[in-house]
Amino acid sequence: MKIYHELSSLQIANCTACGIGNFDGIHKGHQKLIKELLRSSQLRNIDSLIFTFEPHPSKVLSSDNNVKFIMTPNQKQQIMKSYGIDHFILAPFTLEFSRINYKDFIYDILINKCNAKVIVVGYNYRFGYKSEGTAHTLKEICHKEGIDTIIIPPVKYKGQIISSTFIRNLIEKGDMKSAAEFLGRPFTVEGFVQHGNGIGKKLGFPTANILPEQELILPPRGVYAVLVRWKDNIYKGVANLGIKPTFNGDSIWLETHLFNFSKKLYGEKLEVMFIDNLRREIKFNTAEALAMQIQNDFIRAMEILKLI
Ligand SMILES: Cc1cc2nc3c(=O)[nH]c(=O)nc-3n(C[C@H](O)[C@H](O)[C@H](O)COP(=O)(O)O)c2cc1C
Ligand SMILES: Nc1ncnc2c1ncn2[C@@H]1O[C@H](COP(=O)(O)OP(=O)(O)OP(=O)(O)O)[C@@H](O)[C@H]1O
Repeated sequence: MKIYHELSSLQIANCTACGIGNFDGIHKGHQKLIKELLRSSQLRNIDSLIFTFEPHPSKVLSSDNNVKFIMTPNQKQQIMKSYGIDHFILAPFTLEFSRINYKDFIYDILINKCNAKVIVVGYNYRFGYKSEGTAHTLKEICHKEGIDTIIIPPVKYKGQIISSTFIRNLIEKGDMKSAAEFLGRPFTVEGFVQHGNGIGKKLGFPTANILPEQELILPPRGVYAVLVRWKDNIYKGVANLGIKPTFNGDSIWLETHLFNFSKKLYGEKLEVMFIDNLRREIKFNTAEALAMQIQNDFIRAMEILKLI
């Protein structure tokens, strides 16, 4: 997969089928769009291209400068690569870019620079200055230019239209089971294992500690049954996402205990997948009381993960 971070020198030689959007979370609605994009590019023997924006437009356009996302740009890139996308464009999104008229976006960027012969968007896609471009106007212009437009009808799950916004709310509420159902994969935090204070090891439950990236949306502080990917293997475990109030911590760590595992993980990259929530984080009066509760957490997490 070729990755592009700027548009000024962009000129794709091969004809392409282009999918456009933010794709935060690459949920089941996005997956349907990507499937259609790949199908159509294979059918016509042209390249597949995903056109997205970096940073996410809401970071530039929203007055809230604390916007959070379901996945990091790195996670998004890895998943697009695994789907076999040929070109992945991360257009630098600035205020100036946001003022591009929707017609200029179609002609200058999609047709001229991306060499689009097919454009795939969702039913509700809006683009260009003041979101004046719609899936319908895109189809009209493309028709005149001999370019095919595929508009994906709303993908629903349990009667609900799937969207990144809806899934962000599920994660914020700690409903990790539903989040995984809407995403089509568990919500995942990745990072490199750092040294903790060594208290866990003393209490009999060593943990691999990760500092989640600032821009990631996080579920409430609490204990979760998790699966952990390390070097292409999957392990079962239980994780605490929180500040460790029992020990007067302040920053938010994701601390995972892997079952039946004794290797050193310092410096290693882990992907922690949230399967289900067990309880909220509590301030215990003693370390022993915490250790007793953690034994119960282990048993409950093992029960949940037994079914997986
Ligand atoms: C399953 C599990 C549940 C936890 N629950 C809590 C909790 O409710 N309250 C708390 O203060 N810390 C909780 N922790 C965090 C522990 O306090 C922390 O892992 C321990 O202090 C070790 O930290 P260290 O790795 O920095 O030594 C939990 C950890 C695990 C693995
Ligand atoms: N449920 C869905 N069904 C069909 N198409 C969808 C669905 N959700 C998103 N899309 C399409 O996928 C592309 C990328 O979507 P985008 O990430 O911009 O929107 P979103 O998932 O609705 O996010 P948000 O909730 O942040 O607006 C767009 O073309 C969009 O129309």
